[in-house]
Amino acid sequence: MTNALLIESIGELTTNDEANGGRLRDAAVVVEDDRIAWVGATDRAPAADERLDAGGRAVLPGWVDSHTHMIFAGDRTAEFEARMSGETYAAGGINVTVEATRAASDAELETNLKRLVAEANRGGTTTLETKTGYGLTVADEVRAAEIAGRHVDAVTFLGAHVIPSGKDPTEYLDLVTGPMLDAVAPHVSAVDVFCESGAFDEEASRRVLASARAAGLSRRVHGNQLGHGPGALLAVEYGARSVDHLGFLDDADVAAIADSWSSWDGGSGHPGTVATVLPACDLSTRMPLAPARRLRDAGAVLAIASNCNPGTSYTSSMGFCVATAVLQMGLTIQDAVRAATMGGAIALGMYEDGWCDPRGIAQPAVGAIRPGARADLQLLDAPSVTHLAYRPGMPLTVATWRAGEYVVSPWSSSDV
Ligand SMILES: N=CN[C@@H](CCC(=O)O)C(=O)O
Ligand SMILES: [Zn+2]
Repeated sequence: MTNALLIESIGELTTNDEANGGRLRDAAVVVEDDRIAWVGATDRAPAADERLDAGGRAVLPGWVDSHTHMIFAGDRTAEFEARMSGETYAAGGINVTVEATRAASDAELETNLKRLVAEANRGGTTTLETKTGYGLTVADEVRAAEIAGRHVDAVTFLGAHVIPSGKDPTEYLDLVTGPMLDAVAPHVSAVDVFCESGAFDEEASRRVLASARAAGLSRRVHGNQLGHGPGALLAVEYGARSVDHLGFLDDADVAAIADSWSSWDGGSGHPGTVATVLPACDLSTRMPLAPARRLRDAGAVLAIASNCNPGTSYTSSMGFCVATAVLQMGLTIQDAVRAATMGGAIALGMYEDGWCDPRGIAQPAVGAIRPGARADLQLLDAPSVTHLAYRPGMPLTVATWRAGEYVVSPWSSSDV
C-alpha cells in the first residue's frame, strides 16, 4: 500500500539533480514507500498522508560510504599510539587484524559489523560498501562476504589485501586469483587490490585485476597510499570503478584519472574511474592529504569515504570526512557533499536504477534526491550544508531515512 510522507519547509535541499541546479531553497520532498516521488517548492507541494515540517533546516541525500573494511575483530590501539609517537604506518599491521578475525566466531563478527553499521547510520550514512580482506583463507573470505552481505549494500572481495603471514607470495597469488575468487565471487560485486610496496606489486596487481575482469566483477584499487606507485594508472587501464587513497600522485596520474571521464555525460555513457579520497585515513596515518582539489579541477569525479577499519581509519563519520575535505583538502562545501553522496554512488555503480544488492534484488538509484531514487535522506539541525564544515565535529544529522523508513528518528514530527 502506498504511504506518502511530505517533508516541507526545507530551508536548503541538496538534490544532486541537474534538473534543478542541484540545490533548492524553501523546498519540499514527497516520499512514497521506498522512493522519492516528488521534489519542488513547499508552496506547490501535493497533499500527503503524513507531513513533517523541517522548520527551515537542511535536507540532503544520506551519505554513500563507498569504502570501508567493517568485517574484523579486535582493535589496534597500540599501533595507533606508536604511530602518534612517530612510527610510520606499514601494511604489515593488517596481519594483526587477520589473526584476530580468524579467531572470532561468526556471531562476534556479525555483532561488530552491526555496531559499526548502526554508528554509521546515526551519522547520516544510508549506503555502505564493505570489503573482505581480514580472513585471507578461502573459508574466512567466504565467511566475511556472507556476513557482510546481510548488512551492507555492496560487498567487495579484498583477498589481495596483504600476503598472509607464513604464505608463499606466488602460491597466495594463485589462490586469490583462482580458487578463492571462485568461492567468493557469488557473494560480491567487486574485487579490490592493495597495490603498494609491502602488499601487491604491479605484476601481481595486474593478475588480480585481470582475474576480476574475467569473472565479470567490477574492479577497485587501493593505490598510491604509502608512496608513488602504479596503482592509479592500473586502475584506469583496467576500467576500475574507483582508485582509492591517492596521497602520492604525479601529473600523469591526475590526467589519466580525469581523462577516464571523457565519454561520460553525467548520467549515461561509460563511467570512468572515480578518485576516492579518504581524509580520516590520511590524518590517522599522518600521510599527505590526497590532492582532492587538484583532481577536481582537472575534471576527475571524486568520492569521499570513511575507510572505516581498525588500522588506518577507525571512524565511520562521513560528516568528519566532509569537514576535513573542506577545511584541509580545499574542496568547496558543495563539492565535498556531492563527493560523499553522488560520488560514492557513482563509484559503486548505484547512481542509476537497477543495481543489484547482495541478495541479487534490483534497487533504485542512490546518491540524489530526485523522483524515482531510493528515499535516502538526512535532516540536519542546521540551515545549510555549510554548517558541516563551519561547525566541524558537531553531530548535526538529527534524522535519517533509508528507503523511506526512519533509521534515526530522534524527534517525533510534532517536535520538529
Ligand atoms: N591499505 C589497505 N587497507 C586498509 C588498511 C587496513 C589496515 O591497516 O588494517 C586501508 O585502506 O587503509
Ligand atoms: Zn581501504
